[in-house]
Amino acid sequence: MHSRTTISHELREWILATTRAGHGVPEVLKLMKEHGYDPRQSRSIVAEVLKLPLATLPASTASGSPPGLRPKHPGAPEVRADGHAIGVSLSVDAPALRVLENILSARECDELIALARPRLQRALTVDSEGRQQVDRRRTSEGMFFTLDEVPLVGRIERRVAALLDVPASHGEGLQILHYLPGQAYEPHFDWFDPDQPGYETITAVGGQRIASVVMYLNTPARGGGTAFPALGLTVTARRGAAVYFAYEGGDCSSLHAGLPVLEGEKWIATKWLRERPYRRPTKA
Ligand SMILES: O=C(O)CCC(=O)C(=O)O
Ligand SMILES: [Fe+2]
Repeated sequence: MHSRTTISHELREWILATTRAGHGVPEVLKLMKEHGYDPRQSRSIVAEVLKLPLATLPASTASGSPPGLRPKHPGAPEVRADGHAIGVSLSVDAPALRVLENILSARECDELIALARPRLQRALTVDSEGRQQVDRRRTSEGMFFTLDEVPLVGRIERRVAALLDVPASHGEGLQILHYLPGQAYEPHFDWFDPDQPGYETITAVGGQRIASVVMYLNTPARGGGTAFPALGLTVTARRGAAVYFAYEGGDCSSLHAGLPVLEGEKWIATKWLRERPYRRPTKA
């Protein structure tokens, strides 16, 4: 339970009048900030007055540091990355999204699964204070590799870096997730909410996340696609393929979910990229 904010009659009327006059929600939030309102509280107030779900409102992108690096979106029909040919079979403009074919070979997929299997644990998420927590929205098991932990992981990191023109040092450790029938990952954003109290801690090293690459290590018999509800798009989980998408903090179009596996199992490797170097590579 969280307490409801009392909204004065004047403020309520001002928000309604301003939006009726054709000003967008971002502009209303900006004006409220200029008048000294706390951005987090403003979002809740505007959501309540306009009867909008809070998650659909843009998070304030105000941050102390200048924006960092942005990825280069792979172009169709094919990109060569570190000597490896990757097909681009579907492109979306907003958010920038690509379905990538053959980012991993069948053998690389099998090898990643074999390396990860003995190290699986119930997958965690980062809470609003920046702490790792068990999350009922995410019922899969997972593990992380450290940067360049084994030659295969290093090779994949170099491939993703070349593909998106973002140095491997901007990557978080490769995460492996394993879903069984019924397991899913409910709709969420991969960017960190600038209005959450833990934001500064989570982004102190590396800054904001800028893109995700979800690589499918097997083909579930049924279900397990990655859905983008704002686009009405579901990407089929197929071994060796991936979905890449890029975003800014607060970008609601990048909402996505791992749909429940209906039959068989699902294995993925996820690479999240940051706007600034996240870790120094452990090897030269
Ligand atoms: O399981 C999926 O398809 C999506 C995974 C995901 O959203 C993530 O790892 O952030
Ligand atoms: Fe995600």
